[in-house]
Amino acid sequence: METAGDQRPLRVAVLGCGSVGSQVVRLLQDQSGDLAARIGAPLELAGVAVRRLDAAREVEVPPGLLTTDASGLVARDDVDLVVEVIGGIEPARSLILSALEHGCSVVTANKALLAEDGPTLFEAAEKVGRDLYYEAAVAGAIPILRPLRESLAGDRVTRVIGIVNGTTNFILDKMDTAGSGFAEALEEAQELGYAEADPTADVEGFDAAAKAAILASLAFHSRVTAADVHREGITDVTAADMASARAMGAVVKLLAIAELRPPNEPGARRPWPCGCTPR
Ligand SMILES: NC(=O)C1=CN([C@@H]2O[C@H](COP(=O)(O)OP(=O)(O)OC[C@H]3O[C@@H](n4cnc5c(N)ncnc54)[C@H](OP(=O)(O)O)[C@@H]3O)[C@@H](O)[C@H]2O)C=CC1
Ligand SMILES: N[C@@H](CC=O)C(=O)O
Repeated sequence: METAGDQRPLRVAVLGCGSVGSQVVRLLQDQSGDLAARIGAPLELAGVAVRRLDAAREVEVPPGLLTTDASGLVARDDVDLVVEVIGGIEPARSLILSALEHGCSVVTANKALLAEDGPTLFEAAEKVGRDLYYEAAVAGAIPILRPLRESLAGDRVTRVIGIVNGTTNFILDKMDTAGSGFAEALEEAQELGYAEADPTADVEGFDAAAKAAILASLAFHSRVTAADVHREGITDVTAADMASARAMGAVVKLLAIAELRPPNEPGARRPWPCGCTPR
């Protein structure tokens, strides 16, 4: 009987080895047997691109696999799958496009990029017949994007609402339940790896806005970018606001709210252009 070990390995390049990338590398190493059995072929780490070769890492990367040449890594012909966890717009976008052009499928957690320029990436993937997956971009551990895209494809979704940013949720909770100050709670969230490289993205609501744009695009088969989303952060929330909310039996939360409006109402979106549907 043929086993996963007999199959040609699937070679994975990981771009970025920070909070998320280090755990991707760890899972690829620690769970290689289980993953091979589930996928039907062994997953092999082909390389890990970083900015600084000498930085301390949460995972031990096998010698010779760390590189600062991300563009060279995605262009190699022994790479099948690229996992982009660098973040930000560039060089992430160019690297993803290059990976697709070189015949790789791509997995990315980059909500900022997807919310700014998702269609370019979806079109590129469509053109070369490769996969582009991004489940971790919104509500990391909760499967929400694929169910919206696939399970609910035949339904009319009119509203999506939720807490989508862990950093602000952590800060608000600490301020409310432990009386922590904003700065102290933010520092703790950064230490725990919840925050973005620039935590302004979290506390000023940019991250939640990007996630709202991705959710709205999928839920409403529309094309919503982060710039379309009304955004408010939590930097002006005070202990007095917390106390007022508590007195009313409420808590303060940063929410992402996306609502479908009737087509002629101001702010209503046009349908997604042909060939650009979010996948
Ligand atoms: N943190 C989280 O909980 C979550 C994050 N995300 C998303 O995942 C992505 C990664 O986030 P996170 O892991 O927190 O980010 P980090 O800042 O912790 O890690 C970024 C990594 O990218 C590397 N890097 C930066 N620039 C380059 C470059 N030009 N070439 C090669 N490597 C580069 C860095 O290298 P070096 O280490 O050498 O500096 C680092 O290893 C982002 O898109 C983020 O929004 C999604 C869900 C959850
Ligand atoms: N910075 C983000 C990380 C996950 O998307 C958050 O706090 O939710």
